Amino acid sequence: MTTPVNVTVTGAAGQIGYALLFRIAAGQLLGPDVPVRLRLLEIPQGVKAAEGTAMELDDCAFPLLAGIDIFDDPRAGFEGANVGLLVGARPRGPGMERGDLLEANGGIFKPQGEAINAGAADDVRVLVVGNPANTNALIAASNAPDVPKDRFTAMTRLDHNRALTQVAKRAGVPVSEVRKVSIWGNHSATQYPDIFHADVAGRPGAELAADSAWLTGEFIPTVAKRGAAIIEARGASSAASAANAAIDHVFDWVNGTPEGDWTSAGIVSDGSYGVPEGLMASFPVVSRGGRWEIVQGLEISDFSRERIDASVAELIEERDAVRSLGLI
Ligand SMILES: NC(=O)C1=CN([C@@H]2O[C@H](COP(=O)(O)OP(=O)(O)OC[C@H]3O[C@@H](n4cnc5c(N)ncnc54)[C@H](O)[C@@H]3O)[C@@H](O)[C@H]2O)C=CC1
Ligand SMILES: O=C([O-])CC(=O)C(=O)O
Repeated sequence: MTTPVNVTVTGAAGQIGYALLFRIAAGQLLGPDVPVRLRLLEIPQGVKAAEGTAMELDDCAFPLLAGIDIFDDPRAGFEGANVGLLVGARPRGPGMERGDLLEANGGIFKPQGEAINAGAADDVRVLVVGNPANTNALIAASNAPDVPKDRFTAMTRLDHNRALTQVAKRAGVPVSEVRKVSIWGNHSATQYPDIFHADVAGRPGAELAADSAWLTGEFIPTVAKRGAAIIEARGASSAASAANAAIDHVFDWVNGTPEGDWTSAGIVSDGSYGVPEGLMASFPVVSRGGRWEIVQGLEISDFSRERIDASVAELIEERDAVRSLGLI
């Protein structure tokens, strides 16, 4: 058996954790031939529930699951981590905006970034799911100066997947026929889901986008406010769909995105498309050779520019807020 890959999951006892861990152990995160060792990180109050989840994982007898360890100390939890899924955070309740959560969550991601810096494996790849995901990822990356910045990412794959389905429904085609949708900016209500470059069963997404009442009145708000709509309906934030998106993100990062398509991820900006360098922003991306690359050369209309800029402005505000709190 090949050496197992160490996967650290924070917030392991939470609702996303419960939807995520079984899929990781089943081989869906890295591939059907890759053994994994789970390292569950919780706060002390969460450890008992994490132990319960670990018992259930044992009871599944997953052939690829090489072991489970549980920690309440980030330094120990990230020791040797090849993949870090930073899920643990305080979820948004009804009526709360993500901005309210900046300060509370900022304190979690600084020590976790430091712990990754101190002890993670050289090839560590980090996905931040916990909200506000982009800025939490920026905090973690900023506190891990010895780890290349491109190993830190924030999850906008759920937004991407939401956009794919909304387009498929509108066009009346299977979701598998929708390609090249893009999420720009922040994982928040300001995000810009862009279909102008999409391929919808062989037809240009711009044809659908030409119906501006649908585009601005339905599509964009449905995708951008889906998180709040799920909270409203379920009384709890998205969990299984978020876990699914985390699986998709890491799988593609490690194994590559399919030819002829791209996906979306929050990554550190290199200045492409006028997004300030160093900001953790969502872009259309492909994965090649285990690295994300921003899709270049897309024509950005005035309509798109305005929306990208608005979401980027929010990211700048969040960055400045955490900077003034001394978190980055
Ligand atoms: N980026 C995205 O697309 C999405 C992000 N989210 C976010 O994911 C996060 C987790 O959501 P849920 O699992 O539903 O929340 P939850 O409240 O069910 O679970 C969070 C878990 O994190 C643990 N935790 C808190 N602080 C921790 C720390 N410092 N270290 C380790 N564990 C810690 C808690 O004890 C709890 O078990 C929330 O911030 C939520 O807003 C949710 C859906 C989509
Ligand atoms: O809105 C939330 O707090 C949960 C979330 O990020 C989403 O479902 O997109």
